[in-house]
This record gives sequence, structure tokens and C-alpha cells, in this order.
Amino acid sequence: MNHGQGDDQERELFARLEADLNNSPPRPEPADPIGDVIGIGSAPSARPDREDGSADRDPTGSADSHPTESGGESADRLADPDAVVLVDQPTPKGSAPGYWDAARRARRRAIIPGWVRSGEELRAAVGWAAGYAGHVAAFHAVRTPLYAVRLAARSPQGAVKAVSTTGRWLADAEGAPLRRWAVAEANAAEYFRLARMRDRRVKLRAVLFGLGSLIGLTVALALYVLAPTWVTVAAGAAAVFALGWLGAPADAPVIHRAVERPKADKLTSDMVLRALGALGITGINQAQSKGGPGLAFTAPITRDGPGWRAEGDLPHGVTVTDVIDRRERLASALRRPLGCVWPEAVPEEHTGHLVLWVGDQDMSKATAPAWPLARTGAVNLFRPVPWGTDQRGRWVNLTLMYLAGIIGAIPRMGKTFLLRLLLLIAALDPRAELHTYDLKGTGDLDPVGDRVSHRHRAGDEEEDIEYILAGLREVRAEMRRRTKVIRSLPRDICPESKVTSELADRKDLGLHPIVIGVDECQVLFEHAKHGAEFEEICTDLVKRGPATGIVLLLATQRPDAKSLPTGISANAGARWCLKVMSQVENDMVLGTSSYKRGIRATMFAWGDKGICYFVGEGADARIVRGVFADAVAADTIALRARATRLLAGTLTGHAAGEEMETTAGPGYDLLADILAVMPEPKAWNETVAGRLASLRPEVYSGWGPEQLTAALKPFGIATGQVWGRTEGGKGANRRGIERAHITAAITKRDEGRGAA
Ligand SMILES: Nc1ncnc2c1ncn2[C@@H]1O[C@H](COP(=O)(O)OP(=O)(O)OP(=O)(O)O)[C@@H](O)[C@H]1O
Repeated sequence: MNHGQGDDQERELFARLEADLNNSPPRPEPADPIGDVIGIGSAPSARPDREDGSADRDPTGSADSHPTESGGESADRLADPDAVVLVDQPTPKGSAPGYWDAARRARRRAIIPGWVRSGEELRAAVGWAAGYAGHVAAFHAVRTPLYAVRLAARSPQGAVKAVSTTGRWLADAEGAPLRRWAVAEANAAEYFRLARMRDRRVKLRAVLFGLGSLIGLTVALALYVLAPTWVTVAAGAAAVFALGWLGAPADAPVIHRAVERPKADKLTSDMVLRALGALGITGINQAQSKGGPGLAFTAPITRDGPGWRAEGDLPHGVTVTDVIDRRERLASALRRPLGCVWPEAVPEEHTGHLVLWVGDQDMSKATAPAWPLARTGAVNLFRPVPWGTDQRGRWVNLTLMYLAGIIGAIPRMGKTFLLRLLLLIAALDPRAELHTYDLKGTGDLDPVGDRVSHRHRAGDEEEDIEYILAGLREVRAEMRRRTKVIRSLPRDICPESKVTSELADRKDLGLHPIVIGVDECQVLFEHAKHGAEFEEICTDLVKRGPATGIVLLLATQRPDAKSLPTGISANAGARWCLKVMSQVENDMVLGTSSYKRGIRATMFAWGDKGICYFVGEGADARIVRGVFADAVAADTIALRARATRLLAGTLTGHAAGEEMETTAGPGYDLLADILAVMPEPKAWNETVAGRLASLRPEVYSGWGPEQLTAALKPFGIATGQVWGRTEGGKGANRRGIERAHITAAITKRDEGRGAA
């Protein structure tokens, strides 16, 4: 940072201060050299800026109570010595923190930078450096012939330049103007002195030139006669290239750059201070108008990933949230795109401690590193898995087990993509049983649902709601069973009373992970008939599910108390908040007081798709951009997950074609029910539907022929034209079922179960 306008000005200022002090009447010496008469009525004092830029900051923190800073009123008070009020008392001996206390509390900087210690980041850095060097080498290697031609073409100009420069040197051309001046001024003595000097110089240079030429010619002749041809050719080429290099005009270099450097400027303290001053924050403006910097830097501005990081204390009373609120203005003042400018609070510091990270590229446009799981690899849900990158491009991990999570955002910001990504991660653990419910009904979760899920439904019609209710009831019953299993296990096998990866591996215990993902969950909680039951089940799953290996992930575009009941939002262990519009939604997703603490998803721009505040994984809120996996990529990953499941024998439910068991409600089996009501080999759909309704009205009442056709489809049973008779005895062809198809489907299903 450029402190002050120059040494002269600084010296002048000190001189004036010294003069003022010498002329002013003597003042009584304060008892304490630092923390005393800084109350109203004490004599004004001016202090030059400190090196770290924290000018005007009193070490006691009481600079604001200084009389010169409290307006003209202090002048009146100064006249009346009785009005002096000592604001800061002398510090009792021994109460101020000593050097060792301060040293004990000091934050230690890493001896070896974090990126060197992290194997992944080191590998990435070394890989990048090798790639960069390789690119530059290949770029120039390909162009070498072109460079040779260019140099050869310019060598005649180079030769002329070399001859003329040598001639000027030999003739001492640089002294000519002085000699001409002596002639013009008729200064004979000076002219003769210069002429003598020139003669001496020319003589010496002529000798040097003669010697050089002799040696050069001898070497050239020796090379020509004695050296192998290739050495002669190489030497000749080197001479031609050297002349070509010499002859190259300054505006047309022989070699061009192999890379286009981005135009992002280095972040300097002046830029930061100027930008902060342009935000219109009174505290900063006041501090700067008094000659202070407006931000006391606590660390040098350093390169941090693909950007710059500045860190410091804002003036007293100004908080980081004041700056975050004006992020757009800050970006304008720094002349950077909005997606490059990320002011952040540091949770363990005071609320005025600002960390400003300015990226080289807009976070939403920066090329994200390839997701390690995109093409290969399986997942252990009990271990951390990368799911997104932070502003610096570092991977952010998530351990899906033992948590319940909520995702909130306004529409079109990437909520469904994020939920699908998390479900894809779950799908890649072949032990995990997935329940995917897409209440938006556009089929965004189908790649996972149809390929892998045990339960899957897209839509918000009554039958979909019934299906989901049945599924959630089933999971809650399963959770109760699991609690009993966990309780019955010996302490040494289950020391923490929760499911572990080893326990999940044991098929006899049935403690495999269950991951439930619900998109637009507000549809469930706002449902007129079943809303209360959904809320009750989900609250229970959020509270007790994580320990029993059940993970509930809820996404909503309206995170208010009605669409995301507080019992759920308050107990969620992981939170993802993409752009929201107000404090209420922000705090609903990220937790109470988040907005006040500066964790504000309202600051995300419309273009920040897939970028969210993430709270979880034992860390405070971080800004993360989720991996972008579109429907095609999701399909590929889901197919891989399905193949792994088929190998492991863990493909069940919807994805294995066992859909309607649950549609009919827990404990009921559609295929068995049809066999029970259909003694004849063939029957019309309407007849079977009517009989089913009589058998179990609570499940099948209201079913028509189309519904029965749809319900049988997942089992691979097609309905066709069947001959029958109406009640009046009239023969007709109508849509119907064949008993043999039902029996075959039951046999196939039972075989599949046996294999699993
Ligand atoms: N991680 C990401 N990176 C970049 N773009 C993304 C990312 N995630 C989502 N998007 C973009 O955002 C768009 C909206 O995503 P998505 O459908 O998930 O939004 P949504 O919040 O679920 O919207 P709605 O509420 O309408 O369902 C997508 O079409 C996609 O192009």
C-alpha cells in the first residue's frame, strides 16, 4: 500500500508537529503512556499512519472518543478544565495482556501451506504445472521452422544493424554532439579536450575490434576446416539467427506467446480501500475522511487458489454483513464481475473481520474440475464424498450418513439438480436403498428412480400421494425395527448405538443405508388430508433416522414454516441454500440468525445457478458450487449404479419391477389379490377391478380398467382384448387380463427375491 505522498511530505509533517509541540504549554505527563487521558477535554494529538495501515486506531480502542473527533464542542470543554472526564482509566499494573499472553492466543500460520499438505491439491498443482510446461514446449516446437524462416528473413537487417552499430562505436559517435556543441560555442579548449579523448577512445576501440575480428575469423576458419560439417552448419545457423534476432523490429517479435493470460489484475490494498470507500458505509467513509485506511489489513494480500485474498478489520462498528449487503457495489468498485467478488465473515473472529476473496473468473463460469465419480468409482456412504467445489476450486466433501438434509431455493436455481446429484452419490453405494419422490412431476429424478430406486414416484396426484405415504409409513416401521436391532446388538459390535459401515454390510441385520429424496416436499406437508401425517413421519425420520442409517433429503422452493415444518428444519444436520429472496427463507434453510451472522444466500446473483451456502460436515457455512450433472450424465451414472447393484444382488422394488406391492398399501400384494379374485383363465379389467374393490375397499375402491392396466405395467403384464359376457349375457371383446400372466409374474418375482 502506498502510505503518504512521499518522504518529503512526511518529514515536513513531523517537523511541523515537533514545532507545535515545542510551542505548546507543557502538559502533565499521563500516568499510563497508552490508555489514559483520551477522554473529552484532553489535548488533541495527531498521529501518522502506521505501517499496517491502521492509522488513527488507538491501541485501547478508544480513538472515537478523542476530543478532536467529537466536533467543535470539545473546544468549549477544553476551556473549562473542570469539565474534563477521563473516559479510559489508567490500566492497573499487570492487567494488560503481556507478550506471552498475546503469543499464546496468536493464530499460527501453517508452516507448510495447506495445498502442499493436501495430496489432492498438490497433485492438481503439479499436474497443472506439468501440463502448462508441456503445452508451452509443444506450441514452440511446432513453430520452430517458422521461427527459423522468420530469423533468416530478418538476418540481412540484423547484419546492417550490426555493421552500423559497430561503425558508430568505432568512430565514437556518441561523443559527436558534445564536440559539435564545443564548435558552436567556439570553446576551443573544450573542443581540443574532447578531440583528444575521442582519439584515445578510437585507438583503443580499433585495437579491440582488430583483435576481435582476428579471433573471430580464426575460429570461423578453424570451424570451417577442422570441425565436422554439422558443427559448421550449426554455427552458421546460430550466427544467422543471432543477426535475425538483432534485426527483428520491436513491435513484431519472432516468438509469440503460447498462452493468453487472463486480464484479471492483481488485487492491491489501494484497490480494496478505494472499493470499500465507494460502498457508502458511513463508518468506513468517516474513517477514510480522517485519513485512516477504512480497513486495517491483518495479513498480506495473497494469492489463494485462482484468486486473491485480502483480510482485515473494518472500522469499529462496521460489520462484514454491511459489506456483504453491498456486494454488487463492491464488485462495481473493484471493476470485477459479480461472480468474482466474495466478501465473507470468519465465524471465529469478531463481526468486523472481513475476508475478501476476489477470483480471476466468475465462479459460475469457471471451468469446474472433472468430478471423480462421473465415469468410474463406487461410494461408501459412511465416508466423505466430493460433491462440489468452493470458490477456490477445491473439492468440498459430504458424508451422507447420519444426517437429514434440506435444500431450499427459489425456482430455477439448481435445487432439483443438487438433490439428484446427492441421490446419484447414494446410488453409487450398492448397499443403499433409495426412495425418490418427485412431486414436481417433470421426471427430473427418473434417471435415478427408474434405474435404481426401491420406491419411486413422479407427480402429485392423489394416487402418487398415497404411494408416497405408504412408502414413508413403511420406512418408519423399518426405522422402529432398526432401533430394536441396534438395541439388541452387543456393545462391542455397536459401541455408538448407531449403524456403521460394517453393520450395514451384514445382510442378516438389514441395516443397509436408506436414502429418501423428496423434491418439492411442500406438496406433502400442505396436503389437506395427509399433511399432518407426512409432517409427523418426516419429523420422526429427521430426528431418529440418521442413527438408524436412514437419510432424509427434502428440497423445497418455498422454505417457510408451512412448507418446511420447524420440527424438520430445526433438526436437519445438512443445509444447502441456493439463491433465496429474503431473510426468512435464508434462516429457515440455513438456521436461525444465519442472516444476521452474514451468511446470506440472498446475495447470490441470478446467474449463480448451482451455487449455494452449505452448512454441514462439521464446518460452518461455505459457498459451494455443486457438480453439474445434467439428465444425460445422471442417466449414465445411474446405469453404472444399476449394474453394480445387479452384481451385488441389491436391486429391489421399483427398479426391479416390484412396483405395486406398496401401491396397494403395506401388507397387500396386488398380484396375489388378483389371483384370489380371478378363478377364470381370462377376465375383463372392469370385472377384476370391481372384485378387488370388494376384497379391499380401503385400497382398491375407485380403481377402473385403466388404473389396473397401469398398475400391472411395471410387472411386465400387458392387458389385451378378452372375450366375455356382460351381466345381461351379451358377448363382447373388452380389455382384460389372463390369469396365466399373473401366475408367471409371481413366479418370476419370487425367483428374483430368492436370488437377491
Ligand atoms: N451445478 C450447476 N451448475 C450449473 N448450472 C446448474 C447447476 N445446477 C443447475 N443448473 C442449471 O440451473 C437450471 C435449473 O436447475 P433446476 O431444475 O435444478 O432448478 P430448480 O431450482 O429445481 O427449479 P424448479 O424449482 O423450477 O424445479 C438447470 O436447467 C441447469 O441448467
